Amino acid sequence: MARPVETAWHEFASPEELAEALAGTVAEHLAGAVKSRGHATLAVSGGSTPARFFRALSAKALAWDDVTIALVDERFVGANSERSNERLVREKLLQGPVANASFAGLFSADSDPDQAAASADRKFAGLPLPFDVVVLGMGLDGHTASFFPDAENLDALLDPSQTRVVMPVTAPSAGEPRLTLTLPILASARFLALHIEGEAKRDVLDATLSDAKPTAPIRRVLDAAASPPQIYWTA
Ligand SMILES: O=C(O)[C@H](O)[C@@H](O)[C@H](O)[C@H](O)COP(=O)(O)O
Repeated sequence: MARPVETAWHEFASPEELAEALAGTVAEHLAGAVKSRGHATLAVSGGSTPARFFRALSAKALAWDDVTIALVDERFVGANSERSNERLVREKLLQGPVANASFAGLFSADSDPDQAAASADRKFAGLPLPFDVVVLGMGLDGHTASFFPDAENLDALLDPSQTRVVMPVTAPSAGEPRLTLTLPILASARFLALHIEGEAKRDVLDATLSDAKPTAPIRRVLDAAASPPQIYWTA
């Protein structure tokens, strides 16, 4: 019987209220990390959901020059592409005082996905792990990060004993090739949040959380979480 994962549910009346609340909590965790360890690390997801949260977080006052912001995953496209998560983070989050934060991206030009993943793996190995904060999104297929259910190497991506920090992903449903942090890196976060919006995503999450034999990648991550996952949801 799968262990029913303990999660904390945070529901909001609007995307704006959720964004402000999540930004405030994330800022508190980052400030606490800087105070106790002199540095803080944050990994964020891309896609269409997090823009409001990024804008709200970019308004928070803290020692951003002691913070490293990394991507949870990336589409294998250049940073000028409309599809780029790096572009999204640079345009919506690395603004104002947050421009002083360090940024750790995943894409590198002049390389194929395997080479780019190996390069990012070396770069990320130099980061102080675990991440203080990881903010995940979720697709309607139950994927999170780039753990797409049809990924060729899904077992390796979700392997709790995986020693790679960054891996390439090829999945027919993903569109372009992807680069992603692996399950142990995401699950070990000191503060793990899942930010989803809409009834359809809530229903998908509810179904996988009550699944006696869970298969959805998001459930595998939540089950492996070192701290109780915090679900942030609004209709
Ligand atoms: O690169 C990405 O797209 C994200 O990192 C991915 O994991 C995202 O969180 C989900 O696909 C949800 O995306 P939406 O927010 O667009 O629904």
